[in-house]
Amino acid sequence: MSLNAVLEGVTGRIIQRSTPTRRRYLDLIARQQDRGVNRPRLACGNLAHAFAAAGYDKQTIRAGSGMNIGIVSAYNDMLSAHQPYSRYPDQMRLFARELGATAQVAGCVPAMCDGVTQGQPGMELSLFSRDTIALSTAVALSHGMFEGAALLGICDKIVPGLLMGALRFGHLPMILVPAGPMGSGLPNKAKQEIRQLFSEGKVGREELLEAEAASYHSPGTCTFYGTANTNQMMMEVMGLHVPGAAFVPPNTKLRQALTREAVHRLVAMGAEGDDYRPLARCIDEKAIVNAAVGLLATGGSTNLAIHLPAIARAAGIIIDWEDLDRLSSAVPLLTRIYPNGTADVNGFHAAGGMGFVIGTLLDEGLLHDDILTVAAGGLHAYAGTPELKDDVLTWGERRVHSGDETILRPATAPFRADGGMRLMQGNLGRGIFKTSAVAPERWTIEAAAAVFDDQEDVLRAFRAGELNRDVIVVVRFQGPAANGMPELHKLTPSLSVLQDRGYRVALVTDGRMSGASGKVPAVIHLTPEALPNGPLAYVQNGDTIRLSAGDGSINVLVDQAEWSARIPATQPEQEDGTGRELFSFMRTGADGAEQGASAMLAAMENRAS
Ligand SMILES: O=C(O)[C@H](O)[C@@H](O)[C@H](O)[C@H](O)COP(=O)(O)O
Ligand code: SF4
Repeated sequence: MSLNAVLEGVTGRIIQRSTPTRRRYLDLIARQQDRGVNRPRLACGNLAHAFAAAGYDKQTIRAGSGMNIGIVSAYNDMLSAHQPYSRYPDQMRLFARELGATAQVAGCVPAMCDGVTQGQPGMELSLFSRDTIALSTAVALSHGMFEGAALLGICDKIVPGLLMGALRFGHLPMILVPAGPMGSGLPNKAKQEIRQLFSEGKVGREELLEAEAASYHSPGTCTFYGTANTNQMMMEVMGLHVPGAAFVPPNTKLRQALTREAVHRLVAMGAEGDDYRPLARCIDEKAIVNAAVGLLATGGSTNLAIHLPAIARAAGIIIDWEDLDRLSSAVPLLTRIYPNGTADVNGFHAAGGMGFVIGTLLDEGLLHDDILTVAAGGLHAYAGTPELKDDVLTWGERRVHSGDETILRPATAPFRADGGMRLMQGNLGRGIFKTSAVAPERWTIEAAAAVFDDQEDVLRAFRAGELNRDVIVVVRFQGPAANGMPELHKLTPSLSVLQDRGYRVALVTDGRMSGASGKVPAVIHLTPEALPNGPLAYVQNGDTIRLSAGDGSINVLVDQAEWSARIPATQPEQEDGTGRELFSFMRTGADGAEQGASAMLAAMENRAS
């Protein structure tokens, strides 16, 4: 099947737009390869410090006889998805030795759990923790001791941050090593229903805590299709995992075999061998487009509408929300995984998972099949599903049929002909609407605005019964510059209650929502943000707002003369504490959500221009 024309057009548009920055990036990577810091160029003192504690591997590292793998790990044992990483370095050292290579933990990076910080002050550090992870990844790899890198990370900001830092060392081969989802617990929909009852005061805290603990109950990634699992999907369609590694459960023989294969593939991709696969060539414009297609085809997290532009920029590639919107018109919606349905990623994996998604998209010319993947067999290898046969890792024949068409469908008979995300534009700016998580009859709403500067004030108004009407809840001063662009997912239960009471409800904000947010129409990431004088700063209580994902419009219906005479609202005094004050420089320097909301990248490019 030939490549889909829309895909071809958008890819061409990105390549053309990115030519100067991609050229600059590839020149830097070539210089790094030719004369960047590496083991042979290190002085004796540098080397001795690096292998002093290497024990069994000391002589091998000293001799420089095989690849020394730098492990960059986001392990911590509070974050359920990363808890399984605790023993990975020891295992990976053994797997590396099987091929005469070595592995050292080059550095660890922080990993915030957005579930723990959801609705808490810490959420104001969440987006900027991504750039902190990128900086920490660069610190780890800056030692020049490594000929390849294994990146251990899964959750929301961690995979984007690892890639943004690792891409600056794009002359090295790299691989993402996942750990897999926890087993299915209390279904996400049941958990959400108990949250709604709690928000109405109909159940108590103990009952709610019991439900939450039954939903999040053991090591592994949470099983809703949020940002973490969207990251895993993305690593598959970009060919940066061992094929099918995304959703195999942790602490299983198959999982260990996949980790072993990751180490062996990394060694095979080294510059010394005959199959050199540097990260800079694996992540090119086509791989970025594949990631966008995967995001739209699976109804992935809206957070990737911010992270994917940032990852692309770190590779010298410029994408925008128009690219996503154009692709959305051609990419069908193939999956129904919570919040876009009731199934979880375990049910999705059992129904055929990423292998089936990649296979059907390839069949319809909806993925670039000529990207450089970490698997030897190219992207077609990702249409298979890994299994152990007599303890040997194999990839069975690709599945031609979905194992459950309520969860997963072929591109020839999708749930929807268009993708799960829509660009919204109008006199309130540009934002994102996740269509896959909202019933189509709720895609268009016109109602009076109730304007808030803080999500807690929304909850107070809800509890006081002040929102029992058709209402568009505007929550502003939630952008990167204002307070670090937190997720406002804590509003979901209350807004869902209003919707279930029969009101027409929507959320409009310059902030973010969780990948787990759904059901209630929301236009998020509005750019330019309210601070200091974006359009949201001029909206007043009672203004009529009309938004429609049908035609991608969002407008406040106020007489132009009156609008022009208004002065912008000012941001309320911000609280310090919980470390928020440390990130002031990132708030000051961050650019817009559509560019990736990164002070780090903005400063890097300003210096380069
Ligand atoms: O984007 C995401 O996927 C979310 O940030 C997710 O990682 C976050 O942890 C949610 O808050 C979890 O969902 P609940 O808050 O509903 O448990
Ligand atoms: S998926 Fe979200 S809630 Fe679950 S461990 Fe990762 S960051 Fe935490």
